[in-house]
Amino acid sequence: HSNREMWFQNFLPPNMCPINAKANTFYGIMFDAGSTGTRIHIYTFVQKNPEKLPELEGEIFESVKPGLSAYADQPEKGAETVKRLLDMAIDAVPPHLWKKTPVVLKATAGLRLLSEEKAQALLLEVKEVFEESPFLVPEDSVSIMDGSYEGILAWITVNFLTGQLSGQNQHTVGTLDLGGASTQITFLPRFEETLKETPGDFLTSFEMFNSTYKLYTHSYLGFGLKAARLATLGALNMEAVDGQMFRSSCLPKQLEAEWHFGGVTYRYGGNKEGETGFKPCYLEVLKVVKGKLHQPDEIRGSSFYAFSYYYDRAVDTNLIDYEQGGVLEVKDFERKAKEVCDNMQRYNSASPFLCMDLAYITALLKEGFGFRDNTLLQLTKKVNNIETSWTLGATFHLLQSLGMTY
Ligand SMILES: Nc1nc2c(ncn2[C@@H]2O[C@H](COP(=O)(O)OP(=O)(O)O)[C@@H](O)[C@H]2O)c(=O)[nH]1
Ligand SMILES: [Ca+2]
Repeated sequence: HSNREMWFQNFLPPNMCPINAKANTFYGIMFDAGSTGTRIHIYTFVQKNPEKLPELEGEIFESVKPGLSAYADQPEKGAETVKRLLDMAIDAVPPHLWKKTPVVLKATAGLRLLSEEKAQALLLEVKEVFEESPFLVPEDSVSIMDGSYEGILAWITVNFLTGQLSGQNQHTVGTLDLGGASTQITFLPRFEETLKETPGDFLTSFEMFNSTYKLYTHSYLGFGLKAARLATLGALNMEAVDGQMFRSSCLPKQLEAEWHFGGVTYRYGGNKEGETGFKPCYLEVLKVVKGKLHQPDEIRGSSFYAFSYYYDRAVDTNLIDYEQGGVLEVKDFERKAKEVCDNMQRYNSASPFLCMDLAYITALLKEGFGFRDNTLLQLTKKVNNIETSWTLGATFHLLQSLGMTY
């Protein structure tokens, strides 16, 4: 046995070992190169009945931080993080299936924000890692994903996992994803009116499981949680930050610190002399979202699935349980934002950005998308033990395009 296997024995729970692989089992490997981290999703499918569609049996998931964009100037080092995750797949997939198992990486907003040159250098290094692996490397196996696909594929994942894409009575749910650098909203419009009043580039037809779905979807680049922090501080898209100090009423008064994002170091701090607290903070974050997003009337009354940073911040403030998730109303985020922002000294063990993040989430939901105070949000990290991520939808799409299934 190689050293690599020894090394992983400390990390892999027993069910990740490929002992139970059956003759009708196959795998798909999808990497999510997000702005804050890189993640590997190894999906297992079983073809139980040759007449039927294969079933999704399970997922192996692992992640590393920071994301590829943090290696903008060291692409080889960035690709090395991908290689370490891919080594996991070597152990998880039985050797005789390596050649038949496709591996794909799709990058999102972090790489979209880098210069073309730096992004391509990173992707090229990753491609080399794939080519050197024993897996099937399809054409376009390493790319930056279009933002509209990010929303559509996450919508496919959630609605597949909740059983809405099979059978007769399809009651699909809309999805909200809040990443580090971008955010997506996706739903299936029910009213003719919505289609009429929506800008054409917000509507995409998508074929999956023998149905065509005309979805409303949009990815707002620069409106992810971390990008929003920079926007609030007035530091987003600055050419040179040169040790400049960025201050905000959303931060603890006495705070002065440094923050690394997308390969840049920012200095930030609280309003030493001036105001702090929810009111001035909300005005600051409002400037970031007000009038910048399309507000479809139809969503005001409907409920949505929300994940990623919506989930994480709800966990951080005990609005939901980390394992269970839960159902919240939009106003729950506002209530927590007030509580945290008006008592920053009490929350000083948490992230110094907790107040800003909660205020931003509130503003994004209410003033950005136009949700009502009582709009229901189903916060979910996993459904049936599978991560609610666009990566599953992307894997279905991949297997479909390779003629492997679906
Ligand atoms: N539950 C879950 N959360 C994820 C997954 N991938 C990313 N996230 C969350 O997504 C957020 C970070 O967004 P990221 O993907 O890095 O940024 P983006 O490039 O702007 O989409 C964090 O809240 C992560 O916890 C996943 O597979 N499962
Ligand atoms: Ca993401």
